[in-house]
Amino acid sequence: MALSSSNLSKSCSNLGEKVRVIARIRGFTDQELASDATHSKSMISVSKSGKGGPFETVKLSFDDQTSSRKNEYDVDHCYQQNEDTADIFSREIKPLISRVFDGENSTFIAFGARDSGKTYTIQGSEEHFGLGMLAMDDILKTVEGGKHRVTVSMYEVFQDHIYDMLDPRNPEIQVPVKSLSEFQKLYFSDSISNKPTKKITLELPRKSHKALMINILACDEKGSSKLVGKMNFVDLAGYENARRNTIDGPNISESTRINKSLNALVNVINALNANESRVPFRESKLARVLQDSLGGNNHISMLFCLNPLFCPGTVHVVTLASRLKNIKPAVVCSASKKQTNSSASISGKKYTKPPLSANKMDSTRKQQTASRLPLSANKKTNTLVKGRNLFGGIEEVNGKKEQTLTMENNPTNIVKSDIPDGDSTVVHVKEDASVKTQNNTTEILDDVNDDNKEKENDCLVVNDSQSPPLSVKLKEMSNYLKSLNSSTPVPLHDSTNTQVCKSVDIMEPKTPKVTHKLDISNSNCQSGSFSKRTTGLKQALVQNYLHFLNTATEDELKGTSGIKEKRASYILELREKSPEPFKSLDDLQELGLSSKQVKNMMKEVVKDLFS
Ligand SMILES: Nc1ncnc2c1ncn2[C@@H]1O[C@H](COP(=O)(O)OP(=O)(O)OP(=O)(O)O)[C@@H](O)[C@H]1O
Repeated sequence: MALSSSNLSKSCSNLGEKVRVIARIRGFTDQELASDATHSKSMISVSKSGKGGPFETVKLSFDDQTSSRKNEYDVDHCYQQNEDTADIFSREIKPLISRVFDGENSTFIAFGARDSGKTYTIQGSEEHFGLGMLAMDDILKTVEGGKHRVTVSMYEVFQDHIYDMLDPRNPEIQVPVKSLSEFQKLYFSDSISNKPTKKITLELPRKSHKALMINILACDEKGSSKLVGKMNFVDLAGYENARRNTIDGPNISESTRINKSLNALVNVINALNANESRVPFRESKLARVLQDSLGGNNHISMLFCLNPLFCPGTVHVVTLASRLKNIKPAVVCSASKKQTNSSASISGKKYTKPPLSANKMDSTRKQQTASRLPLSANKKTNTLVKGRNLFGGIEEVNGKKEQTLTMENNPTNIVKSDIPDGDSTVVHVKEDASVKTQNNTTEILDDVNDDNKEKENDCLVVNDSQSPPLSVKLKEMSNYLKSLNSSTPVPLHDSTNTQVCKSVDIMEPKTPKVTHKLDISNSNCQSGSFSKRTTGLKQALVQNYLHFLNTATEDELKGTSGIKEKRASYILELREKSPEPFKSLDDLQELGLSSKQVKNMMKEVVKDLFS
């Protein structure tokens, strides 16, 4: 059953895929077995080819006579009813443990409809250990007598708030774990297992995402320790059919909220798998907590848990898995990426894996490396958040608790739902219909089978790579400014050109730091048309405005269009974390402004100048 670590990594990363897509069809419960409904047969069929090898392909289909679903759905691997959690552990988790000791983080996320076996797989019970327990057992055996120690954090994301499950009153708890029995006590304590499996409760368990973070720390002779790597196990709230109001499930608005939060996370995973240069971390609280484990070479597995009997969410879950599996990593510059990615999202279409070419792997690696850069360096994935740093922020150094990781090197900052929302928090797609239709990561969540389609559940993430015209304009401006600076003119990027760009600079234009002294007469505007010349003026205005945001006092900020008290104080907070948080207009989106709002704000600024 065990697959070697090298085989496992081959099966994921050789094909440029960052996310391993696994399914599990859960066993029947005693109740199901007792009822006649099952006939002891799962409704999902699994067919495999290239069994066990790194290029194994697995297809799922429904044995559903009543609805004529003939589709096949691809996954990397599917665990069937006769396989237990220990099989999943030895194939999926065990090979990763040594990599965590080598400094990589790994994340295992269970996604599925209600009662599909997520908790059973991740946490398990005291009788049937889940992956968390099995991993801890293995890790503790590895660290025994060595120079490492293990701590755990457990947290819950409920209604967009994050709670520390080990002690909700304290900002952060990391508990050292010395033995499996100690961990077992902690992991199955009443406050953590709120499922009504053992006692009959009148209260429904709350629907939330729950996560276990196992941290491996290296200790030195002086007794100080340093984080080496971590393993995350996430048990997501069950995907709900928001249209169906059931007695035993959450109400419609709660279902919608849960699904929205699931969608936001899936969009992040989807963007990572597609190698998007922009990943919508900002839209998902959970993704933010996990952010430092999701980029670069860190390993992500998505386990899609499936009910063996037909349940309304199963088709949606399988569809989602298959789409994630078939995402073609983007390896080209933004203009062409737009096409590649939107094609990857078209419902029901199948995509073949990209051929293994040296060039492709190189650029994939380049992008992965970029996503590992500190936030300040990788502006595009910059997530500026307000609030305490719950996990990973405090580390014991020389026996003292110190805030060692800052925004610069640790994006794992947790927001207690108070990103400034005074004026408008999240970039809602409704504001800009064009974005909605272009957004492939939104589409990926739609159920092709229609029965689960929820209007209210449309994902609200703006995928920045599908950027609205403003960012294209900014790129043009930036390139133009470069041409003002250098003797070799840089051509304006043609947004309609879909050819692969050679220059990384064109993909990620860097805003010059120096404020430009414009000499229009000397500019490279050969045609001399007024509109071309004003491009430079526009950029100068933008630079001045950004400089203002980076330096103005609170009162000055408050007196500016589009900035009220809440936003002004948030700007000051951002400036405390980074001396120059606004380097381009794109950064204004961190203030909760859509690109359209940024544009309107700039218009107001110009108006103010002439009023
Ligand atoms: N592989 C399995 N074999 C046997 N029983 C299972 C298996 N997986 C899950 N079950 C049983 O199915 C039921 C639902 O499982 P579980 O609570 O893990 O679902 P869930 O997806 O976490 O549900 P929710 O979305 O409500 O949190 C439980 O009674 C559990 O014991």
